[in-house]
Amino acid sequence: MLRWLTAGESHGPELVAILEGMPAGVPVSKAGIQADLQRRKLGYGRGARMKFEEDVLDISGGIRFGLTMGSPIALRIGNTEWPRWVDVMSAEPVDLETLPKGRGAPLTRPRPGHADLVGMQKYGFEESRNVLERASARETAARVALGAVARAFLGELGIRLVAHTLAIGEVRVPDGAALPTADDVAALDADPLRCFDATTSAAMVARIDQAHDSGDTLGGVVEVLAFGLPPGLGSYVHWDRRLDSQLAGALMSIQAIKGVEVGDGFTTTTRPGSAAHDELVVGADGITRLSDRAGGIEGGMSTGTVLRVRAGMKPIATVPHALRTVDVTTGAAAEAHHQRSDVCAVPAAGVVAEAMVALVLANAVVEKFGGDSIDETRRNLTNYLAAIPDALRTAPASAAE
Ligand SMILES: Cc1cc2nc3c(=O)[nH]c(=O)nc-3n(C[C@H](O)[C@H](O)[C@H](O)COP(=O)(O)O)c2cc1C
Ligand SMILES: C=C(O[C@@H]1CC(C(=O)O)=C[C@@H](OP(=O)(O)O)[C@H]1O)C(=O)O
Repeated sequence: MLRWLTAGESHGPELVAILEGMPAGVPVSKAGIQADLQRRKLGYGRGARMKFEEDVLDISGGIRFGLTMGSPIALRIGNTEWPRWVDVMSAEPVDLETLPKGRGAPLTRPRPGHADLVGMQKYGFEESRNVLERASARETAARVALGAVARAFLGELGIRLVAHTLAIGEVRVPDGAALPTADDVAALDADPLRCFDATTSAAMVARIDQAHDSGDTLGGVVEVLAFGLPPGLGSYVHWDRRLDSQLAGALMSIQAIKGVEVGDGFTTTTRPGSAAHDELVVGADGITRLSDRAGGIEGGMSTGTVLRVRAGMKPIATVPHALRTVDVTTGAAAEAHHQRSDVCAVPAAGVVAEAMVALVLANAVVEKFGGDSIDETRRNLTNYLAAIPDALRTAPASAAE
């Protein structure tokens, strides 16, 4: 089993991430993790902080000479904002009177849609600084760093992932548009919205400009595709072993994700059964599915075809055109606190979603194939595939996959 934990606050000194259970011998480079951290900062519509904050990565354990050692992998990502927050986020007690007026002021006007109000109620805080520091999606940098390690592991087994943007607000990639493959990651990263359809991408940029000008924010939908999976990851035998339930939980755990679809998801619910499933036929190379409506999962298990999952993100809660709230010190009606924020963070959420899917898939691979070294995992995978009887064998996925 893979286990992972993150710690650290948005304006604290650093984020910390630990990944336990990764087999030995997986090539992992600092540059590779750093590149994924850089991808998470991309995307039209993000706020000023993405421009001036660097993700300063340190590897504290688990990797030697570019290879995992089988021991827990410990990563640290420094917040370059830290020098400005040393006093406000001090671990030692400070005299509150001495804090700077802006950054150090109590946050007593909770933002609707953020964790502020319920976090204060739940943890007994009188203002929301302690809440937003950890609720903040700054934490997703730690997840992306862990996801980079998971992706390196999966890559060694021929499993590759890509995420892309399907919708920003009501601007959506048309049905039937070409899907990216894992070879298109660089092209997607070069697009301002990480959208594979150039015309839709341009319309998305215009929509974000419009939202920015009117002091508003936007959400959207991202899709993650995974290629090269073997059949049989996950299981139908118990609710928490279903791959779809693990993917849904992982994607839903990303800040602001409010819906997850597997394959055609909710669209499937509108179809009759005769047009909802992927029929099986026998070809020269084995059994083939005639369509891919299920998104590569049946009965909580990977089918061996392309995995396709979507995550829907709500609009950013820190709306410049401030929303109505209550000042919890006075009880008076007020405008929600707003300093700076993203207008739209959907492309970044796609990179985070890719990392979460990679972690879930890596865990499922470790669970099914085990192995203390990547060579052992690979051997076990190869033997498993070779042992599937010819009558049950599915045709290999096409070259593009
Ligand atoms: C990559 C990313 C960036 C985000 N940036 C912001 C932001 O700048 N301002 C904001 O209010 N919320 C932002 N969010 C969303 C909040 O973190 C999220 O709404 C909040 O933690 C409450 O959680 P919930 O929306 O899941 O209920 C971002 C989310 C992600 C995934
Ligand atoms: C820092 C990141 O995202 C932050 C996520 C976030 C939120 O409320 O989730 C709010 C903003 O932080 P701040 O209020 O300090 O500008 C974003 O910049 C990041 O992604 O690295």
